[in-house]
This record gives sequence, C-alpha cells and structure tokens, in this order.
Amino acid sequence: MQNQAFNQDSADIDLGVKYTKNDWSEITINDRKSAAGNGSASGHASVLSAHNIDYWVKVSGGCCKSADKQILTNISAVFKQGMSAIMGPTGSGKSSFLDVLAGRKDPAGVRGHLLLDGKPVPENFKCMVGYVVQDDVVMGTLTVRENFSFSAALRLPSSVSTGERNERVRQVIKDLGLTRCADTKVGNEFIRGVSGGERKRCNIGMELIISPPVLFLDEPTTGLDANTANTVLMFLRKLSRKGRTIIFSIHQPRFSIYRLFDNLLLLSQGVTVYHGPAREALDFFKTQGFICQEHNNPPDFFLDVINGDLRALADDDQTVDDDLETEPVSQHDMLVEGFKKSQWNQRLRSEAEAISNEFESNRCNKGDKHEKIEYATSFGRQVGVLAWRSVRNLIRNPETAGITIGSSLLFSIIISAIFWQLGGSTDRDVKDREGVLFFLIMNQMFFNMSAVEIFINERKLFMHENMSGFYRVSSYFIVKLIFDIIPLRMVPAIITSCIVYFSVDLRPGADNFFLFMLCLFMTCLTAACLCFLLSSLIRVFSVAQLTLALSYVLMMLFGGFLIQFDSIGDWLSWLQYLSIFKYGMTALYIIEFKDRQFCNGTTCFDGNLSLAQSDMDFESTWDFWQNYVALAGLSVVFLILCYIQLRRMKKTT
Ligand SMILES: Nc1ncnc2c1ncn2[C@@H]1O[C@H](COP(=O)(O)OP(=O)(O)OP(=O)(O)O)[C@@H](O)[C@H]1O
Repeated sequence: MQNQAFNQDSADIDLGVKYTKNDWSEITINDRKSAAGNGSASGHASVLSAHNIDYWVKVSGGCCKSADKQILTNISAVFKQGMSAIMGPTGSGKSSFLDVLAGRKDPAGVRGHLLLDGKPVPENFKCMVGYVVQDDVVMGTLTVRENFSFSAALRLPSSVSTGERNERVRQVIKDLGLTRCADTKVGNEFIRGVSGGERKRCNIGMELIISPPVLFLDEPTTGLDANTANTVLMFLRKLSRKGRTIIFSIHQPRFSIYRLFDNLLLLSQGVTVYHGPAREALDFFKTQGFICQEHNNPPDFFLDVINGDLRALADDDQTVDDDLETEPVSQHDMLVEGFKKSQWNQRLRSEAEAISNEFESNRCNKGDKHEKIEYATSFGRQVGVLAWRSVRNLIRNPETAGITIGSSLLFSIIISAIFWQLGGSTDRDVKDREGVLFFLIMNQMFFNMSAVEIFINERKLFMHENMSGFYRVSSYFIVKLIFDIIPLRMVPAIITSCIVYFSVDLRPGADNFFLFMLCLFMTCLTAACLCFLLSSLIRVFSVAQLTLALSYVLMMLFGGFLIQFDSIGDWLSWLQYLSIFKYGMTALYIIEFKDRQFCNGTTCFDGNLSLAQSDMDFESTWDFWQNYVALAGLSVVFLILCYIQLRRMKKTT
C-alpha cells in the first residue's frame, strides 16, 4: 500500500527536466553565473557525480602516533535535479559523505573525484554551493529579512544593484513562506523569536539567496516536530521541482517524509548498500530476500535490515530466535555484495562511467573547467557589512554591554565607599592607596572574563560563514576588534576612572587622571585580547574560563607584588614579563607615588620608598612608558596568535 502511494506520488517526477521559468528564484545555473560569477552548464539543474570516493581521517593512536581511519570506501553516486537523501544507521558516514560532496572535508583525506556537470568541481567549491548545517547559523538579534540582506550583501557580487538584491531577499522570503515573520527577530537565548520551522527555513533562505546549483542539508529535520519537519521537506521538494539539486543526510524519516524523496543513497559502515530511485529501494531489498512488512515504515525497515535486526522481517505471530537477531556484519556484507551485482549498480556504473568518460575525453580541453571561485565582495564592503551587523547586534543585545557597565558601576561605587577621600598622611593611608590600585587592576582583569564569550558563542556562525565564502578572516577580525573588543573595554575604564579617581582622591592633575584612565583601558584591552585568543583556541566555555582564571592567578603571582622577584628564582622569573598585572600595577604606582611626599605635620612618607619597596624601576621616563608599550605588545601578540588560529580553523570541518 505504501509503495503504491509512493509510486502515485512520484509519478510526476521527471529528473533532469529542462528548466525554463523566468522567476529569479528559479534561476538556472547559467543565470547564476551571470549574477554571481560562479556558473556551470546552462538550462539544466546541475548534476553532481562522485567517482570512487574514499575518505580517511587521522586518529590519534596514542604515544604521539597517529593512524589513518577509513570512513568512506569506494562510493560512487550521481545526484540530479530532485530530492536525494543519504540515509544509513548512525555512524555509517552520512555526514562525512555529505561534507565530502560539498567540498568541506580536508582534501588530503579524500581520494576519487567529484564532477559538477561533468567538469571537475572548482577550487573553493564550498563557496559556490548552499550548505545548511544542522545547527542554527543565523544571527538571532537580526530579523529574518536582515539576515537575508546580510547574506545577499556579502555573497552576491557588487555588480548586483541594491534594488536587485532587495528583490532577491523579498522573493526568498516569499518562496519560503516567511512573509508573516519577515520583520521578526530570529531569536536567541534572550529574545523570543520565530518558531523552529521558520528558523530552519531562515537557515535555508540564507543559502538560497545565491541560487546555488546544488543545495546540501545536514539532517534538515533534526530538532523539528513531525509537522514542521513535513513542512520543511515539502518546501524542499517544491524547490527541487523548480530546478534544484537537493542533497541531504537524514537519519530515520517517517513515511510521509520518505515518500518525498526521489533518490536514495543507503550507507552502512561507509559503503554503499543501495543507490537509486527511492521508490525502488524496497524492490532491491526484496531481491536480497528481505521483504518489508505491510505496515512497516521503509526507512525503519532498511535500517533494521542493515543493523541485522530480523524482527523487521518476521510475521506478527512468529517469534524470532535470539541467535538470529544479530548478525550485522554478515548481513552488511551480504547487502553490499548484493548491491554490487544488482541492476541498480549496473545502472549507476553506466551513468557514472558516461560522465567520467566525457570528462576524460574533454580533459585536454583547457577551457573546460569551472572558474575559480573568489569572494563575491571586496575587503572594504565585507568590513562595512560586518560592522553594520556588529553594531545592530550590540544595540539589540544590551545584556552584554549592560553587565559590563553595571558591574563597573557597582565595583566603582563599592571601592569609593570603602576608600572615600583617603588622606595622605600616615603609613596606613599609603597602604590603602596601594590597596585601591591593586583592586582596580584586578577588577579590570577579572571583570573581563565575560569576554571569553566573544568568540565561543559565535564559533559555529563564523565557521559556517567563513567556509561558505561570506567574508575573509581578516574582515571578521578587524570588525570584531573595532566594534566589539575595543568599545566594550573602553566603557569600564572610563566609568571606573571617573568615579574612583575623584572619590578616593588620587593624585591631582589632569595629566595624571588621563594616564590613569589610559592604564586601566590598556590593562582591560590586553586582558580582552587574551580572552579572545583563548576563546578561539578552546571550544568549551567552562574550560576557557578556568584556563583564563589560572593565567590571571599566575600573572598576579609573578607580578612581583605578592612575592619579591628575588624569591622567585631565575628559572621562573621570566614569567613576570608575561604579567599584565605587573605592567598595569607598575604604571599606576608610578603615577600615584613617584616624587610625592605624604606629610602629616611632623612626619612625612616618601612615595618613592613605596616604589622601591615594591622592586619597581621608576626613575626614568622610559621606566614609566615601558609598561604601556609592554601592554600594547602583549595585546598585539595575543591578537596575532588569535588571527593565526582563526585562519587555521577556516579550511575544513
Ligand atoms: N574526524 C574523525 N575522527 C575519527 N572518527 C571520525 C571522524 N569523523 C568521522 N568519524 C567516524 O566516522 C564514522 C562516520 O561518521 P559520520 O558522522 O559521517 O556518521 P553519520 O552517519 O553522519 O552519523 P550520525 O547519524 O550519528 O550523525 C563514525 O564512526 C565516526 O565516529
């Protein structure tokens, strides 16, 4: 019965039909070439073929050794216009194969070749296709329309006019049925946004903006309820009918979803078990002696058979012998061998060979190559668009700025209340002044720990956007620095200086005040740069925070205030030069104490004595300025390391 429904439903399917409509959203590959500069063949949906793909990864073998692990073995496949599903048990290699097809895996581990319309896929193929990842990769603080506009502004070439870009955005919103929520924020942990289905469609829309020749989706139904999953898949099917090649991995769909598939690739342990029309998959299993029960769901049945669960085959009133239940290895081998000898494999081989032969015969033809894909927009434009998003994000996400401002205010008020209008006459007053400076530097460093979030929260978004060719690493980096790191560090420095400096009654003089403020800002900035570096290196927030706290404690320990440098020992004393704490404290001490006398009628306390007791160099101008130079130097080193790390992350998943 199910099969019948399937066949009826699929009767209108005509793969590889010529596409003729004029609507932009139904743009052919050739149209896209003129629009985006990255085209392929004209008039037809693209055909992506994989020829004898093997994929290895390096896994740690212990004791500093690494070993190769084969994930995919000799997979050939042809994907044409329509809905192509990659299915298989968990760990069968679905996502790996999808990533290989989309050019998102390290080419060093991939053997075999990929052809798009019979030509080798271009370098940077991943920037040309649409890839919808499993996780959300849209900015929650922006509306659906703003997210699409962001994608259009960066991924369509500058030659596409603003009017045309807006029209594309409008059309994608209409095609995806998002008109009602187009001006609603997508939402994040703080903002209640659009529904799950709308969010998924928004992720798809980000890719559709460029009218990609092939659209990949990694488990598009994950996290969606049954109804929403149906709607999303129905939408994809409609899209495929308009001339798109849609390839997606999916785990175990319901029948109502399965019946929408045109093509099916079944994987088990990284090997093909079936590849052909989805509606013929049951026939293949029948030829291998596996008959699906009448009311069983075909995807469940396929996975049960592949996993060696024979209950899928038993009649209701039969009991299954436990010994028969689990022979997955032999069943897997049997299916793999069965497919190799089947008519479906013959058909696949002849199709793949025809494409491959055509490619081989054209190989000497120099012009028969896809163009190399470059970024669609200039560095300047990328910086402008990213800045626009950053500023909006900052304004609409007031919690981050609010916490920074609130905590600075609170801390400044507490410090002011405790050390209100310090006199300057006794040893105790001098000690209190030292205490204020100590707390201020500690505050600038520790209150910065929220900056660890700078990148951890955005890691997935950055990885996806960078890999998909939205922007260069350098554009992202510059914008992050100018519109995120620097402004958020200036605010606490300004607030703290303005409140604490006068209420505590630190050294009078405008020059002293501004040097004091600069020192707090530099300390804060250097600490934020360290946070940025750690957040790019470490994925887990708690681990990054712990590492940061440990670094700060070590910096305080080796800063020379809690222990004399002489006592540290030569082999460890070099660590003082990495201490943000040491540089910040030294600069503040010199501003406050150098050449100053704290007198009370008869007795005076020499400020220089305090500096000397703290083992500080303070005599020359350079002794003072070297602290600022060192803080700037450390910031630059942290930023360079961070930039290198972001570039390293860029290449592949
Ligand atoms: N970088 C890697 N290092 C080690 N093993 C890997 C790596 N990438 C993939 N694998 C292994 O390859 C196999 C296939 O992984 P893949 O994620 O492609 O499977 P999948 O079918 O998509 O699984 P799931 O449905 O659970 O997402 C798994 O056994 C996985 O552990």
